[in-house]
Amino acid sequence: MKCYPVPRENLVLSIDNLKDDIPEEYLSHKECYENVIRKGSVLYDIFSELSKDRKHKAHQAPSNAYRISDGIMQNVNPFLLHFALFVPAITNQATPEQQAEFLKHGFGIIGTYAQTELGHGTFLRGLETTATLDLETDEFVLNSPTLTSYKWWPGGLGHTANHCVVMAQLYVKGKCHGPHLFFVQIRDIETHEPLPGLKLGEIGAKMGFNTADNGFLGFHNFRIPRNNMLMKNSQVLKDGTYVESKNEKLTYGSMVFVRVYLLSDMAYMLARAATISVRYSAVRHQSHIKPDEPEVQILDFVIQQHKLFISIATSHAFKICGLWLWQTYSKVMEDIGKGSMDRLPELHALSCCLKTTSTRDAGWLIEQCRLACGGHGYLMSSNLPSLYTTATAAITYEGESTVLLLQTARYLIKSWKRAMEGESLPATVSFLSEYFNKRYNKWENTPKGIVDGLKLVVAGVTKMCAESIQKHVSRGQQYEEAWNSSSVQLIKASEAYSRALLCEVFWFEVDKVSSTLSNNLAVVLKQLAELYITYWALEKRGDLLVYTTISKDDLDKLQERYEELLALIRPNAVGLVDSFDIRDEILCSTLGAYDGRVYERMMEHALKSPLNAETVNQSFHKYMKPVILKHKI
Ligand SMILES: CCCCCCCC/C=C\CCCC(=O)SCCNC(=O)CCNC(=O)[C@H](O)C(C)(C)COP(=O)(O)OP(=O)(O)OC[C@H]1O[C@@H](n2cnc3c(N)ncnc32)[C@H](O)[C@@H]1OP(=O)(O)O
Ligand SMILES: Cc1cc2nc3c(=O)[nH]c(=O)nc-3n(C[C@H](O)[C@H](O)[C@H](O)COP(=O)(O)OP(=O)(O)OC[C@H]3O[C@@H](n4cnc5c(N)ncnc54)[C@H](O)[C@@H]3O)c2cc1C
Repeated sequence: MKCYPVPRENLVLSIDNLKDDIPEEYLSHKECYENVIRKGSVLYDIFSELSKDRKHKAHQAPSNAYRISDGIMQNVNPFLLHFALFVPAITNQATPEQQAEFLKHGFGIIGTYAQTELGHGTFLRGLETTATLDLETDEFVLNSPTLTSYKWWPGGLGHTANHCVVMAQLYVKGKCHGPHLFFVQIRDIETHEPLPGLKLGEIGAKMGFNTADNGFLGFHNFRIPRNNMLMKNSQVLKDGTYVESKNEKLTYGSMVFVRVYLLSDMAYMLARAATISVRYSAVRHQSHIKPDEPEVQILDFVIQQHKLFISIATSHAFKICGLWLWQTYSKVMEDIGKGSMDRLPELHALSCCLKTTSTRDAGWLIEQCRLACGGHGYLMSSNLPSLYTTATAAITYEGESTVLLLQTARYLIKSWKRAMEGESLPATVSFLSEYFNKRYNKWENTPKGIVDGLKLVVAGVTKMCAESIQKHVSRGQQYEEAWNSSSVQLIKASEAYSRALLCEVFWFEVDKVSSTLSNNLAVVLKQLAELYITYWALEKRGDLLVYTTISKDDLDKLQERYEELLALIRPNAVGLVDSFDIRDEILCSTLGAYDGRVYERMMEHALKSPLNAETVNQSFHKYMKPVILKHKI
């Protein structure tokens, strides 16, 4: 599979004016933005040069190219949405002719993806922005009829982008055809002034992502050519004829692309957090294990290994599953290109639950890495706080986690019903048929046995959900009400499904390639995969006891094996995070630098605080001194 060539790190890292004299945390909100635009423009220029010989190709395989900029800028790049959604939306949803037209300026325009509104983010069919066809002028008229219809959140929308892809309700001859995508210029290319009929701005400070330039946009009778509706899947002809899409959900395709991508993205975020916390844990000496011996590396505490090694394993799990999901995505896109939509529901279900689990896990695991570094993990200079706020945003954006898990649950329930009717199911849910036909094995304390057990949990919980819905319906609730009444269990079914998928794909992909690896590498990768699977078997022991034939004795043996794996991985822990090969300039962490000079780097960084420019701050004389002298006895 062709991966997008990562811009040569050395080239990017050799550029002097990408380095900051003053750490970003000491800049104002406005200075932060201006500084990140300065650096982002340099990178945008490099990226454009690197891509000059390449046409905008739809959907490049997950790479961490843009995360290089993330690291160098130590925050989110306001140009990110141009690459993450604006260009993919056009290449995924516009005709070839439209792509040539809209992207004719290449990197001469900066775009974003404007879908979410102040009043709606999840329920897309409730979006209020309208695009009404004017037959006489062959134009669409865009309007924001209410305050809640203002676009709100799109990255780069506030002050960076001059174009966007807008999701709006399509109206033709008085009839609403639902959400569709439109290519819209929003600022003058030369002056960057907002075009007449638009209200533009940024939405203010956030928990993180403070350089992403998330903005708002309101339309007032704003006109665009009819041809600016992205018309690959559905069309509006000059005479006002509306041609339906083969599947109206194809309009949501750009979101599926990013959800698929996020699995690999979270692998990289976790790799950074694991690198920082494991290296720091090898440098930090604190407390004794044997009273009569020197203070130990905190990495020698087994509980520290328990906190951190799961992050190393999870990063590999997400990387491997991310490539598997990308291959599935590419195959489904190829099928759609040939007119077959059969696997779209499966892709939607997989991308929803795996995006949710990977972003949630990245969040709590990065937090766990931070906490494992004690007070120094709380310093901005460790870079763990920024990694946390950047990663956890993904739990919400591109589809809020609860909502996406309920989408996967829809697919599980439908698959369960098909299993009951004896229909054959796709491989990713065929275990439901085996469970329904009582074709499953006795518990085995092996990675494959655990995977089979986790699948039994999915089947058992899915069956329980179907029965719960049926129970509520039989008591008089409508199906939708019964669905809502059963939603706690439905979320559990999707979470279990996602975990079983991650364990299965991780184990079998590693097992599949291990014969091609050197023995040492195969051994270590298998240890990581077994650690991951055993960790989650122990975490989900309650469900396994309910839905499988696992015994207390089996669990005791699993606990023992888990602790053996921690000990086996310990000698390779630093080597494993070094193999993520994340350079100091991208890691941006006083705790995680390759040379281990933690304390010297912490002090160097502290002295950069503007407060340390003088020994006595002016506020002493201005405010403190009068009060102290007044109350001095
Ligand atoms: C280079 C890459 C970089 C990666 C990193 C990028 C970082 C960038 C930083 C920030 C970017 C953030 C961008 C955004 O946040 S963009 C906005 C994201 N918003 C959302 O995700 C909205 C979530 N809501 C939805 O997707 C939908 O509203 C919905 C929840 C799915 C419900 O849709 P709808 O109400 O229309 O549909 P139903 O629930 O009634 O379901 C009807 C059937 O349709 C099927 N369906 C739904 N969606 C899809 C889909 N996407 N694909 C295929 N099929 C779909 C659904 O399963 C139902 O089928 P069924 O058979 O069950 O009837
Ligand atoms: C950092 C960041 C960057 C973003 N970038 C972009 C961007 O570039 N472009 C863009 O268009 N958008 C962007 N977004 C917006 C993002 O996509 C939305 O925030 C997200 O889709 C959730 O919508 P919402 O915020 O309106 O929450 P709502 O949809 O109002 O949901 C709020 C809560 O209600 C509950 N809920 C909602 N619906 C259901 C349901 N059906 N069942 C059960 N519970 C439910 C959930 O608990 C949910 O968390 C960004 C958001 C963030 C945080």
